[in-house]
Amino acid sequence: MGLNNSALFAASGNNQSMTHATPVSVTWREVRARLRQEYGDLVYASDIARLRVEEDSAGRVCIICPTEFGRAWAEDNLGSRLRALWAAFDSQPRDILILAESGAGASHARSVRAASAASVSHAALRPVDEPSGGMAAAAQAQLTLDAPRATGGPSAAVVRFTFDTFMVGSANVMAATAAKAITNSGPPPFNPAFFHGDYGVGKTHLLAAIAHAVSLGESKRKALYLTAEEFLNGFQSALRARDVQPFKDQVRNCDVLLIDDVHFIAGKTSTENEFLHTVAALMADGKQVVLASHASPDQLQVSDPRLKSLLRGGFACPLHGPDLDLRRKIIDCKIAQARSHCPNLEVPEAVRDFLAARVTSSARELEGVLNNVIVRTAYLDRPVTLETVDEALTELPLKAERRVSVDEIQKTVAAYFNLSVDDILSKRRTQSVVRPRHIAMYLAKTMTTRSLPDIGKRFGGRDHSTVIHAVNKITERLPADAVLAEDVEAVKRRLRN
Ligand SMILES: Nc1ncnc2c1ncn2[C@@H]1O[C@H](COP(=O)(O)OP(=O)(O)OP(=O)(O)O)[C@@H](O)[C@H]1O
Repeated sequence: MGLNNSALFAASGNNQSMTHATPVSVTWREVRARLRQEYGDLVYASDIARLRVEEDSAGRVCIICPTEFGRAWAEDNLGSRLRALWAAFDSQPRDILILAESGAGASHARSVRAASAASVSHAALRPVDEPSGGMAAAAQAQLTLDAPRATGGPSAAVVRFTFDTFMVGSANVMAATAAKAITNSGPPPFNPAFFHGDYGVGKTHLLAAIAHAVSLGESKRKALYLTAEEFLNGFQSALRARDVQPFKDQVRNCDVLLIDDVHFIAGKTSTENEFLHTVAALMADGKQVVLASHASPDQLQVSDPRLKSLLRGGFACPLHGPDLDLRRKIIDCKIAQARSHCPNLEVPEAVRDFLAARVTSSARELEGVLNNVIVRTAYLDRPVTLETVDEALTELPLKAERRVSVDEIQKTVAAYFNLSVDDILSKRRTQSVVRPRHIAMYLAKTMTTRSLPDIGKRFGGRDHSTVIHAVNKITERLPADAVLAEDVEAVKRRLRN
């Protein structure tokens, strides 16, 4: 029935079975997230979310659409962008086929599916690369496929998302500290723990790190990581089979349940109800529940007031977009990781600084650019230079790359708070003006490459120490002040669109 979950996290010194190719499910997650950003939530929910990815025996990537109509739509509307993104995010070149589950192309889609179902039996013995690939895929196998029980010993786990590879800065220090506290074997320090933040800020990474650390801990607790989509699919298959008990048993048979992308469940009444009971039952048993979502518990559009209140009663912890310092740390970390498959990779300091200053929105975006640079250089024996980075940036248009000016920041902040730009620049010291002014200075520092004196000059000729004071004030308050965090995120969103 189920896979041995703890085996999925077990580490071993045996690296024989390490694979260096990026698992297709991992690349698909990145590509899908990017398509979502570019096409918007509506198109994503109606047309992209239902696409599945599989790898055929020849190593080709098969994007499988539910219908022939969907296939034609995807080929025409997504085809070239999807292939370009795939090439940018994957560590190796691959052919991409867009196929239909039914109608023309169905036989190929079915044979791909048969091949991948056959390979499920190895899931627990294969290296686990990361949750969205290994863990999530295995968890899905647990819930929806009749996967044989793992028979071998612990797998050689190649885990990319751990605390060691999670870089900490002011944007996420509270989240990282809370996540580590959860891994201690005592009673849950806060329940449920709810991590929220924008796309690509590290929520999945953190959940996976918790799952990994829990499973390696001496108390041998069992962690189960699921995306909300997997929870929903598992529950709906159980409903269709008219037997929900095995689903309940599987989901509740763990010490730490981690559910990612909880916003996916919000508003789906029967799944919300099952989710509520699952979380409540685990909490009543003293088990830890960890959730992640784009929206905070207050913003989450759940329809069941009991669920809302349960979520609000836990510990909500925001993760913010990385500032310059953190982006630089993440770049160094990703380069060190990339050396495991490109041992000769050298990235000059100037290039690292340039990337950190230029790619400002999220760690995912940074990683995407870096992968693109690596494909253009290391695999072709070319050195990494500012020119190759520029080439990569030209081909991978980043949303956040759109240069934001201090002037735009001032206008957007003023409009958001119903003030005028003159108010922001004025010497007025009332709270209703000081806070927006500080936010504007903070954003000018973190979203542009202007120096502190330059920013001060553009804010009504203020001294650079005033800007430092404002930036520090916002940075210090962000982790604990949810309203402030929401305001900052809302302004950033407006600036990016
Ligand atoms: N603090 C960090 N240190 C190192 N890597 C990070 C950090 N934050 C994010 N990343 C990397 O950025 C990428 C995206 O992170 P992740 O998938 O965890 O984001 P997310 O918040 O779950 O995004 P989404 O909401 O879109 O699913 C991953 O490769 C992750 O390792």
